[in-house]
Amino acid sequence: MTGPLVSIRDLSVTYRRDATSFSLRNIDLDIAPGERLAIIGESGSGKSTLALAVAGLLPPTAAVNGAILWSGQLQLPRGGRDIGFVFQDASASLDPVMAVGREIAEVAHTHLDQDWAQAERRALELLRRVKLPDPGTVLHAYPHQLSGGQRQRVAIAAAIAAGPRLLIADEATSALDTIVQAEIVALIRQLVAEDGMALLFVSHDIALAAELADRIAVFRRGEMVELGKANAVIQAPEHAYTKKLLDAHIGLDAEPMIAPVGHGHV
Ligand SMILES: Nc1ncnc2c1ncn2[C@@H]1O[C@H](COP(=O)(O)OP(=O)(O)OP(=O)(O)O)[C@@H](O)[C@H]1O
Ligand code: NI
Repeated sequence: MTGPLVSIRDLSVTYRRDATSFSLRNIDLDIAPGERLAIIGESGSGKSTLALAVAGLLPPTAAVNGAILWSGQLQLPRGGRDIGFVFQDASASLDPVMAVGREIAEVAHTHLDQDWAQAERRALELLRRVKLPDPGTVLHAYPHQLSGGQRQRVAIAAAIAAGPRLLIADEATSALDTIVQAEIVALIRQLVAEDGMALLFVSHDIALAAELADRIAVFRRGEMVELGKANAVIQAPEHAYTKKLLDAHIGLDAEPMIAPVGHGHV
């Protein structure tokens, strides 16, 4: 392989120009082609800010310093084409008055220059790939007719419709119950492997991240405090904060009766 797919260099972000606190501070991070990288950290640590920055989706009012290089060039990736993005809430990314087949077909039509018949065939094939039952019917369904897990499968199909080289999933499974969450994680793993996509998986759940990722980056208050192979970070964390995240998680698994309240997203 040639160089990294994405190189993040000395990246700092604040949402208000007069702000003294940074949402991201001096981040250096590479994403290799085909790599699965998880970003973990508690609420407000800057995970989504990083994901949005990589996708070029930060609000224009944000002050961004440093560089994000795409395939070694300073040129911006084409949203939807080079990068697919899946958010926590599929209802926010899917148009409520558009049939889901059309929603997916539109991505192929726009970015792959396919005519509508081709794009619709691609949509059908993608609905199969994300393992929706009866894809021929789902093609004509509207988002509100689907379950949360099914909507998230549709959102994933739309995100990968143009064959991006990077898939970003920001808490893509956090709103789902545990069983559906595991199914979606397995699906994401399969899709990135089949298509050779790199994955940026944002989660506050360190165990889920470890299941899916080659490497884990731990964020705390806008800084990256640890970066390493998933196994190493889980088995021999270097930073006290990572140990704390692990302890909180292991404590929860081992002693469900005395699980601390407030664990997880607030
Ligand atoms: N649009 C925004 N305008 C102003 N401040 C923001 C905005 N988005 C995020 N922030 C602030 O930037 C910091 C990092 O937020 P970010 O959403 O990146 O954290 P996160 O790790 O994704 O948290 P969560 O797990 O809750 O999603 C927080 O202090 C947050 O309040
Ligand atoms: Ni977030």
